Amino acid sequence: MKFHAIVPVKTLYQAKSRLAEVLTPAARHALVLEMLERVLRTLRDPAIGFEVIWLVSADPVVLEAGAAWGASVLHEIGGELNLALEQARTAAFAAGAEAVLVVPGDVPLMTPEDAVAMTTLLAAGADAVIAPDAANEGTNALGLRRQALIPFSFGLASAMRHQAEAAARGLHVTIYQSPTLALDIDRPAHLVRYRALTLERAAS
Ligand SMILES: Nc1nc2c(ncn2[C@@H]2O[C@H](COP(=O)(O)OP(=O)(O)OP(=O)(O)O)[C@@H](O)[C@H]2O)c(=O)[nH]1
Ligand SMILES: C=C(OP(=O)(O)O)C(=O)O
Repeated sequence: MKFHAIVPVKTLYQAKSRLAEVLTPAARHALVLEMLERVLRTLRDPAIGFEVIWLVSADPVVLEAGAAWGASVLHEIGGELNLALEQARTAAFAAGAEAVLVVPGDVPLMTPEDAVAMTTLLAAGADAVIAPDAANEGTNALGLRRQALIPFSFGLASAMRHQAEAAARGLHVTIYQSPTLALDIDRPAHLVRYRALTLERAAS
């Protein structure tokens, strides 16, 4: 099955606003790019086999960095996350993808094994695979077969909304739970945990 990945990243000056209380704008920009590099490095792992990794953003700095890290870049036209993802899904399917894996740019601990697990579930027959965040509220990765044309519903309670949209269409949905994929870096506590885990790994 031909898989493409899709990574959305907001403009740097708007990104990670929930971290404004603990990070300066420059530190937030650096964090977004640090996480994007980690996500793209993970998705480029040959063990997964993505044919294309699409990076969709309205920020030229993000697009330039992403291209250097192996992404195929799409200049976002919609100005909103779900519109940006629709744009990228259209590009992926036009380029021959049979399934896409949407991976937000803020899941830096995701592993190649997570991506292999989700693409394997799709290849084995799931129409949609949802990786919820640690609170089981957000969507930290979303795999969709070509025919599973559910509307992207990222935002509040998105994991439940994606599951409901798929169920309403009679699609086969699988939930993929993973401690490495469950951590998206939104709030100060997430940032503390991310830094602790990466220090731990560096020391081991
Ligand atoms: N291309 C694109 N990506 C977006 C947009 N909004 C959010 N994202 C990305 O989608 C992922 C999840 O979004 P959020 O967790 O809300 O990240 P964020 O918007 O930077 O954080 P906050 O400003 O705190 O909401 C992150 O990688 C964002 O960069 C958008 O309008 N366009
Ligand atoms: C937009 C999303 O990310 P977050 O919950 O981090 O805002 C989502 O999970 O749907």
